[in-house]
Amino acid sequence: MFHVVLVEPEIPPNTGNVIRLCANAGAQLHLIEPLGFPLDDAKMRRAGLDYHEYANMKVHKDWDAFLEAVKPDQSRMFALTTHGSSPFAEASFQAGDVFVFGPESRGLAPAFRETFPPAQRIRLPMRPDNRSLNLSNTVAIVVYEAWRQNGYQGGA
Ligand SMILES: C[S@@+](CC[C@H](N)C(=O)[O-])C[C@H]1O[C@@H](n2cnc3c(N)ncnc32)[C@H](O)[C@@H]1O
Repeated sequence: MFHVVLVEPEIPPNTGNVIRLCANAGAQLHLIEPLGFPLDDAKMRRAGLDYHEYANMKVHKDWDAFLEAVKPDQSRMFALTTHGSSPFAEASFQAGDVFVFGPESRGLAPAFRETFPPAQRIRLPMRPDNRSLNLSNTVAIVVYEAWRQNGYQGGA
């Protein structure tokens, strides 16, 4: 099972999309507080999520609480960032990998993303002069590529 980590997400429909994506693919979703919205926000409800789709979601009060709860293998943690130096096309993923995504307005903070070795800072290709992809689109691309590489076995 892959882990999807949204650091301080700000926009309810994006998180709603990611909740549904992770439920469909069988990935474990982690939200790192502070969140930019209450989880029972009407905009979340409008995303039409069913109760069971929340089952794979955990909320952590901060990054350290996430590390303490999950105890991830640091060598299998990947920061998704427009400042990444590792091309997505060359990435090879395996079960248990952790994918970390930044807040919509500002991305992952420089000091935080630099705690990841360069080979674990991944950038998705974009045409020149474009700033970034949508957060939930980025999560979908990464989760389905990781799942594809692993033969769609079990859950993503
Ligand atoms: C809307 S973007 C953040 C924009 C922010 N100005 C930046 O440059 O990081 C939200 C998150 O989506 C992911 N993301 C968006 N485009 C990406 C790309 N081309 N490569 C890797 N991650 C991307 C990153 O995790 C990013 O923190």
